[in-house]
Amino acid sequence: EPPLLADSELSWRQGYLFLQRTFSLHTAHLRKDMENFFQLVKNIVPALTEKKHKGQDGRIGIVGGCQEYTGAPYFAAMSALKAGADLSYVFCAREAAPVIKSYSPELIVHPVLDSPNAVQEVKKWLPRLHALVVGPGLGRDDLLLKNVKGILEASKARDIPIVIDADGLWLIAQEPALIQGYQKAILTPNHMEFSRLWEAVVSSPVDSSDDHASVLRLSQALGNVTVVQKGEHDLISDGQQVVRCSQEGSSRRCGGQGDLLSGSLGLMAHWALLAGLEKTNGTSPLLVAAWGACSLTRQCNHQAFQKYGRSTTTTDMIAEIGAAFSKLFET
Ligand SMILES: NC(=O)C1=CN([C@@H]2O[C@H](COP(=O)(O)OP(=O)(O)OC[C@H]3O[C@@H](n4cnc5c(N)ncnc54)[C@H](O)[C@@H]3O)[C@@H](O)[C@H]2O)[C@@H](O)CC1
Ligand SMILES: Nc1ncnc2c1ncn2[C@@H]1O[C@H](COP(=O)(O)OP(=O)(O)OP(=O)(O)O)[C@@H](O)[C@H]1O
Ligand SMILES: [Mg+2]
Repeated sequence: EPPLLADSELSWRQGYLFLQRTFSLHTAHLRKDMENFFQLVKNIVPALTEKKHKGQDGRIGIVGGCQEYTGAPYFAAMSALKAGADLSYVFCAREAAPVIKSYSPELIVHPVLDSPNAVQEVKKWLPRLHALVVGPGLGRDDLLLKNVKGILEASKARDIPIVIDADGLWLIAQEPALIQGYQKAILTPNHMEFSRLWEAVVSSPVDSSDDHASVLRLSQALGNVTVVQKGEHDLISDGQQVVRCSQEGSSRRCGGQGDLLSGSLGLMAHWALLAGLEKTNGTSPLLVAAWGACSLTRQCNHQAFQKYGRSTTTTDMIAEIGAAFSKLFET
């Protein structure tokens, strides 16, 4: 039947053209997104001038570091400094402090996290801190987690931006109310941490075929806190929109890359909130900060991998922060 054949051929062609157009519109849209976000991150980066005093470009606190884990808080604190913070503090368990101090003379280390008056001790420093990163190398000891709960409450009362990562996310999965609805919170779960949070706050099973919808839903379920779902592509949502960071990284997955992300994000969250909606053209400042830190981490991974291939470690990536930052964000 010739007419029928012609019809089906026509609809096949139309379908093909439609798909082709949609696909290229979609990639054009993504490309535009990328360009926009590069510009927005550039807008929030503070200018280097001769008029500033020490501390003005960022004083960042890391809450983490215990007997088992000393690398993670070091990576996070160092990444904040290398991305441009003026001062980086670590609040850790007593035993971890000498170890972290001996990695670097550049960090200020407070061995307070397992002391009976831990919350009081950290509270004294909160007025000086611009942002807090809670969780890298924290471990899951009950006493430490109880103290961190108190630190979270005190930081929220002061309206301090808080990045929650690693074992900080373990705590949030036990008690989501701790962060529920706090508008200056950013959560940075890896694959496993995302599933734990999902199980804690969403009753239905996770739809693995639609990552965009999942990250949006998790953010909404937590009262629109910003969520960064790390993976092959990083997906970031504030409960209203989802943006994707696909900056080229590498196939090297050594431990500690997430710490580079959370440390630099603490700093960028401060910068973005300080710059405000005017500089981000109305886009949520925390979304811009998260996109910036994800791109930076992935670019560091890319550059280090070019040099060291399979032997790339997080220390190599941290050494690339300066060059990666300039390449991506310096005008
Ligand atoms: N040098 C250090 O001190 C380091 C310490 N770290 C600390 O180690 C503690 C535990 O962190 P973890 O990240 O291991 O947390 P989890 O205990 O939640 O474990 C995550 C596990 O999931 C697995 N995984 C990751 N992606 C996956 C995927 N797509 N599919 C299936 N499995 C996947 C990983 O192999 C990992 O063992 C934290 O305190 C963290 O900060 C890490 O940051 C790494 C570096
Ligand atoms: N498959 C992947 N391809 C490219 N980049 C990835 C991939 N998976 C993760 N990343 C990047 O690596 C960084 C850290 O993510 P990852 O999932 O390794 O975190 P993590 O497990 O918390 O790390 P850590 O060992 O520090 O705890 C993120 O910036 C993410 O973009
Ligand atoms: Mg991690």
